Amino acid sequence: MAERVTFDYSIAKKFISDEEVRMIEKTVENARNELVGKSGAGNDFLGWIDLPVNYDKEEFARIKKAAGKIQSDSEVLLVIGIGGSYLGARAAIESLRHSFYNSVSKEIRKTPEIYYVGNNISSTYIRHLIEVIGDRDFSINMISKSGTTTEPAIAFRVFKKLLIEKYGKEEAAKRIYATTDKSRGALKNLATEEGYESFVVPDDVGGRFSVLTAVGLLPIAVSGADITKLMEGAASQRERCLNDGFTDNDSMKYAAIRNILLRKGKNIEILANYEPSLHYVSEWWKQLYGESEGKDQKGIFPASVDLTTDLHSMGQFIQDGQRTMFETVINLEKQKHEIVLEEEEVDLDGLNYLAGKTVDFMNKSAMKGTILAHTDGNVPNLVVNLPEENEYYIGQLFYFFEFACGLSGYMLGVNPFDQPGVESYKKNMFALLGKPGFEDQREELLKRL
Ligand SMILES: O=P(O)(O)OC[C@H]1O[C@](O)(CO)[C@@H](O)[C@@H]1O
Repeated sequence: MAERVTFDYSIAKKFISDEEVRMIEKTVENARNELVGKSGAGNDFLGWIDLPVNYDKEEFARIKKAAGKIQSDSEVLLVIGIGGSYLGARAAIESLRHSFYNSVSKEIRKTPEIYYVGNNISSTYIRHLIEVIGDRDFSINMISKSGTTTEPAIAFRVFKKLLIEKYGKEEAAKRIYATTDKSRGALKNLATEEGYESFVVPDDVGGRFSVLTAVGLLPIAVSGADITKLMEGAASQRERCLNDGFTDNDSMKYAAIRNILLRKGKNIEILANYEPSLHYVSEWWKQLYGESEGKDQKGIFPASVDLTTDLHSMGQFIQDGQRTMFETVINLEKQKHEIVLEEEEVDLDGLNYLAGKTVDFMNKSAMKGTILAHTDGNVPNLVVNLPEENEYYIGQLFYFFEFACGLSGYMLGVNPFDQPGVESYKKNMFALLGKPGFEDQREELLKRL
């Protein structure tokens, strides 16, 4: 087991020649020069590159202090945000903490329950969450870089009212933590007006690259995970991404291989995990790659599966359907807990042949068997090895994917740091909601409905 996150495409070698890899090396090297030299498109959004070593230490200490306060005065934390304003935190918390974090006893969890809201517009979801909170003490971390995103703003209105009804305006304000732009936007104005403790999303860090800012760090710290180790892991990966040559540089190799495969018509990438705790790492990854690469009619469509679960639903298609995909498997090398299957006197279920074996041995056998089966079905399989689910390696994993994403976007010839396409639905929604300024579009849209 390597003591770091690594990338391995050896099993996909029948789809990729050494010559192809050699020929693309220069393109990846150029992309890295553009990224690190800050000379490419979107270069005013590259603050994430240095974040693991160059972050606001005073704010970092404040995040830890705020997390401590929330832990001591709240049974529930609501994380209000959408896209990059919640996915990174959720990915880290679900990977690092208990599989049943919210339902396990307080003695085991030791920290507040954490619920995510403002990532949809469902009134039923909101009502049910109000019921879950009941009359318990709670706090809110409202996260929005722009400060104007509709989904979280709606949820914030509802839960802010609840908080004020419960504690009164003054005490409620002490239970609201705003993570937003340092000077602009509705949320910043509200925070200043009402005196909420505020944390900053730096100007040069886009939402999907913001997990290592207060956006991710405050909820992660509240969950009891060690954010210092998270940053250390990311910093160690940054070192390698920035300095290692192609042969030793896993992010560069991942960016290279996925672009080779794209050029061969593999325009769907499926991120596969074999651990339920990694489900939200995939959700985070999908936003990262989808918003970064899917533009100008280009890009690899990022999809994900949870295995072995989805082998019983999507497995048929991956094995045998249209051949337009490749798969990237996250291989978790070491379990937090192990279970050994015991022998039964009468082997009615026929499983005694597995007696004495660990459940993880079975999971890994399923994984290895699936990798080979999918390879035989002409789905190239790439592997990202994650040594363990701890803060250090999750920090490495985040940075590994972020850096490869920047490289990959430049190799594709797009600006990986904007998301102009997201505006279209917003304009239509505003028009249909009757937002002032959208009257003309409203008329047009209503005719079409
Ligand atoms: O933090 P904000 O500004 O609320 O944005 C949330 C998400 O919405 C998007 O801007 C897309 O609408 C994402 O890029 C971002 O992560």
